[in-house]
Amino acid sequence: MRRRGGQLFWCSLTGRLIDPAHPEAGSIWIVDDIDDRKRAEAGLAQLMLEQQLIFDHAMVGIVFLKDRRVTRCNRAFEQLFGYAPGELNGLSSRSWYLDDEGWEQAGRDCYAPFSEGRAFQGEMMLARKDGSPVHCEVRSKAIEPSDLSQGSIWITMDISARKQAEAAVLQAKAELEALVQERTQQLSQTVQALEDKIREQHAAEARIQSLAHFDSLTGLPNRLLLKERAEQALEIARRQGHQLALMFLDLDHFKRVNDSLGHRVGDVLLRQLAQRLRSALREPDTVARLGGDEFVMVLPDTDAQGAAHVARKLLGLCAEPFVVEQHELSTSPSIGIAIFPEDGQDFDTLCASADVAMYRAKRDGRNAARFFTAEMQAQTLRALTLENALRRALEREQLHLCYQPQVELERGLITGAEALLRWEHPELGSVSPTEFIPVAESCGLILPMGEWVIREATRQIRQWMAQGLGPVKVAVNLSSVQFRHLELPQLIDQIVKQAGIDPALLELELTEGMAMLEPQRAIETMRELHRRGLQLAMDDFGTGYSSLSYLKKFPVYKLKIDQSFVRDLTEDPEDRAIVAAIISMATSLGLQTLAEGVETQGQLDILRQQGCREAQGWLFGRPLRAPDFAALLAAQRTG
Ligand SMILES: Nc1nc2c(ncn2[C@@H]2O[C@@H]3COP(=O)(O)O[C@H]4[C@@H](O)[C@H](n5cnc6c(=O)[nH]c(N)nc65)O[C@@H]4COP(=O)(O)O[C@H]3[C@H]2O)c(=O)[nH]1
Repeated sequence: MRRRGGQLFWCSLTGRLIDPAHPEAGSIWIVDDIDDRKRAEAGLAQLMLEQQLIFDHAMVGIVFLKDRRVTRCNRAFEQLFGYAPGELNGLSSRSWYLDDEGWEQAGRDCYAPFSEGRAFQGEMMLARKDGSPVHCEVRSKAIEPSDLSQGSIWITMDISARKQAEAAVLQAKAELEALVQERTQQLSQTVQALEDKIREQHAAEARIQSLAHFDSLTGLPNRLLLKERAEQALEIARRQGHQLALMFLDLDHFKRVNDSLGHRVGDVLLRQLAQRLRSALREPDTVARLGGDEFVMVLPDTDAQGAAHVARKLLGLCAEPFVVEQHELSTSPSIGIAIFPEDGQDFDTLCASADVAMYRAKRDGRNAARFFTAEMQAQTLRALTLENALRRALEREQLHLCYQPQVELERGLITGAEALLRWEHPELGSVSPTEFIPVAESCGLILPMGEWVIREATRQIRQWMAQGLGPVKVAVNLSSVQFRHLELPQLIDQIVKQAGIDPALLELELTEGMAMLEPQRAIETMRELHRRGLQLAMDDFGTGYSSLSYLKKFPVYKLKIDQSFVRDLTEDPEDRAIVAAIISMATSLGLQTLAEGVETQGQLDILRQQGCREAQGWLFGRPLRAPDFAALLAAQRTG
């Protein structure tokens, strides 16, 4: 319709004939302006259309249920669960649940929110038409909370991908955590291993340090640490103008303990001794073990009086017997004392002084302490001078051998000679072997020197043979250092072979002391020498302490009766008895005898009477130069 102003509007027209029998009677029209209603309807239709569009094209599945059956659902819902368009209409919602239990549970879960007008919201595993599970998020609400029979609307979203992504993230996180944990563990293991290694290294270093500085048997400082500490103490003494005492202590006859009771007992004894020494000294003092039974003590700030006091204390402590296993051992020490600065300015000199003093203590009967003295100093100086001169003696041909005749008493014939070493030094003059042999022994020169003696003696034997003086037996002295040298038998064998002489012409003299030091080893060496055809004689017999049982085992063929018994033979009945005893014992053991140092006819008469086989001494001849001895031999041959 059009209004007067031309504006169109909707209206409702109701017209009726006033009298249907008489249409000409006119009609009646009711015009109702419905423009507003029409507009509202159009708005509603538009809304409906829009909603339908949303419904149809929503990305989520939407379903209306009534009595849990589908009244309407959109395409997305059907696609979500794999149904054809319209296929779900009228179907029970059970269709998209995995099982009855899940379906019923969902019904129970949404009842309370529905009736309270709230939305039910949750995630659940639902089923597609083909039975495959699909993870969904659902939101639902009752259409009319006060009347649940009007049904409900459900909005359903497939969240499988999200869930998978979440699961993947979770798994990645778990894997990452596991990896981190594993790495952390590996790291802590590595750290632990490193720490262990460092600890081990520290322990090893400490052990090396301890090995380098401490004696493993007693735990006392060793020579190295002693030197360090002594030098520190000396430095302080020097700065403060104090004295310092350095002591050497050595057990008398310790070797016997080792030899007779074994090293184990010896070791325990040394450990106990170390403890006693330690307990006797003050904190700043150092007790060290140099090896064997040699101990050194450094007493800072100590004068001679203090040192004497300590030495007395140590002697007293060592006098107490040591109990080792079932043995009660008595020992005695010899102590040498050197005082800084009088007896030495540095550690080495002080050690040397204390060492000399200790040897003096031993020489003076052991179990004693001795201070280093000026006289010892002179001796040490002399020893040093000799040592230096001796080093050149061989190459400068200052050595020669003298030969002292050995006479067979029955026939009065010279049967051999003892070769005695002589040293003529241009400045020092003629030095006695009793003085230079110990020096040569202490500095090792005795080995080349002893070898030279044997070469020279064998060369001489050979020469005398060549000169037609017949086979002459020559005895050479062996030093204990030579005797202990492992290659001695081979060396002598080789020398004898080179000289081309009968080995029986070379007689080797060993002292009783040498043989008894290590009897078992001595027996082996002697046997070795004996096997090679060399003759062995026991020198200075009677001065040592040979056990008869050993004597039987030593392959010696001759005993040389020491000149100390011969000297007073005519006056001293005891010496006579001793010599008689030696001769009769030797005879019964099948050994020959030779008396040394025979100077008088009286001595000779007694020896003859006692049945001594041979003699040597000034009575028959002093040690002679080789040509003089050869002349003696020649005279004997012609005479
Ligand atoms: N009072 C007195 N003495 C007599 C008499 N007859 C000989 N003597 C001396 O007594 C020593 C005997 O030698 P020894 O006991 O083997 O004692 C030797 C020996 O132990 C050692 N010696 C000498 N030459 C050598 C050697 O070549 N090598 C080794 N290792 N030691 C040697 O030096 C020691 C001393 O030798 P020497 O001074 O030559 O002294 C020699 C000899 O000269 C005598 O009637 N009266």
